Amino acid sequence: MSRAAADAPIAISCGEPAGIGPEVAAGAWRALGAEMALLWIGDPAHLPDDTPVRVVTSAAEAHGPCPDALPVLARDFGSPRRPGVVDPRHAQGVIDAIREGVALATAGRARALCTAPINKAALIDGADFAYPGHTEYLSALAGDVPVVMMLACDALRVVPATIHIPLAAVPATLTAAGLEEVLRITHAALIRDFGVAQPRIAVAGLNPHAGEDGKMGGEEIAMIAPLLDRLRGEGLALRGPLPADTMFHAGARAGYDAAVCMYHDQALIPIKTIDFAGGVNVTLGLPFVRTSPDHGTAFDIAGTGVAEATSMIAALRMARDMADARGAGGVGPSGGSIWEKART
Ligand SMILES: NC(=O)C1=CN([C@@H]2O[C@H](COP(=O)(O)OP(=O)(O)OC[C@H]3O[C@@H](n4cnc5c(N)ncnc54)[C@H](O)[C@@H]3O)[C@@H](O)[C@H]2O)C=CC1
Ligand SMILES: NCC(=O)COP(=O)(O)O
Repeated sequence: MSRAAADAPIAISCGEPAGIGPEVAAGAWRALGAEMALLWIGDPAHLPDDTPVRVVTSAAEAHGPCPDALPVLARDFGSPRRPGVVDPRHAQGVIDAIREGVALATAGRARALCTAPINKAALIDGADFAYPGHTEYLSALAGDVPVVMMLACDALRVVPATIHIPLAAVPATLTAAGLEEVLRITHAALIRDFGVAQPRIAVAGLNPHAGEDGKMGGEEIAMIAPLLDRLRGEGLALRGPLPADTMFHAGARAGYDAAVCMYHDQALIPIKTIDFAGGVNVTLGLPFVRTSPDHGTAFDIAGTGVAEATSMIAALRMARDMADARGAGGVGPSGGSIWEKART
């Protein structure tokens, strides 16, 4: 893993062409093109018609801000974009753009990777994609390193301990070893990437009322509480297992830096409710920085011009701040996280 120059671009993989990815990438470039270097990887014909493009052949040509045109590593996907309508012929190009972004970030030719949303079903149908999402694919590309999904906004960071699996599979999938790995990766990333010197992590229970002393489920007593006790013995600041229904109001949020939840919706419903427009999806544990908007492909509005680029903009800013933090050895860009600053 090589470190990128401070003026190297943040690579943006195109995501699903039929979705809003090309539109929010173009919108984010309009907002940020003068303040940071960006490099979009995809078929330039899929960008909105009014997007000025500068085709480059390498990331080296995209150093420094480019406010006049969006630098593009151009790839020919073979057919036009039809908003809202998936073309299976695009699937391999979408996957390749992610892989190229990872290669650039790993080689230090890009500062970070910001991925536009993919449609998982489209990639499975069109190219036998073997992963349920970016998170698992990026882990594989990085050499099967253990990774954790985090969604973050100014008011909240959440981590689902299990991700894209059926709800019925959650109890059997949750293990002490798996949860311990999630907690350790989250703790380390809060220090390294977010400038939180002494992370405080709240941990949700699995069952209603965190099991109500075993009357409403046993996972808290059998597995979660003993694990948290052991890790507290090592000095980790952990609270829980907490009833999930009362841990996300403003007063509760002030007491922790991240909430580790037991399943996808337990984590993502609160953050997308609090700040859908500004939420960012981050993969923790990778050797390079990866962020993404919190939303999906939004086929229902693709091509209509109403897609908001706010989450993509937040994702690019967070990628830059995380790259800065890693460059500074884990101290946040201004000596502290935006959450710490917001509390003071
Ligand atoms: N990082 C990624 O690659 C992600 C991909 N997805 C994928 O996206 C597809 C669609 O998922 P959904 O659950 O429908 O969620 P979605 O986020 O695509 O859409 C949910 C609702 O929010 C609206 N919306 C989303 N982004 C918006 C924006 N930027 N501005 C204005 N309105 C916006 C949509 O119009 C829709 O009504 C699925 O295939 C899913 O797997 C979902 C989340 C993240
Ligand atoms: N629900 C979050 C989501 O689908 C994003 O997944 P990933 O593609 O970032 O792994």
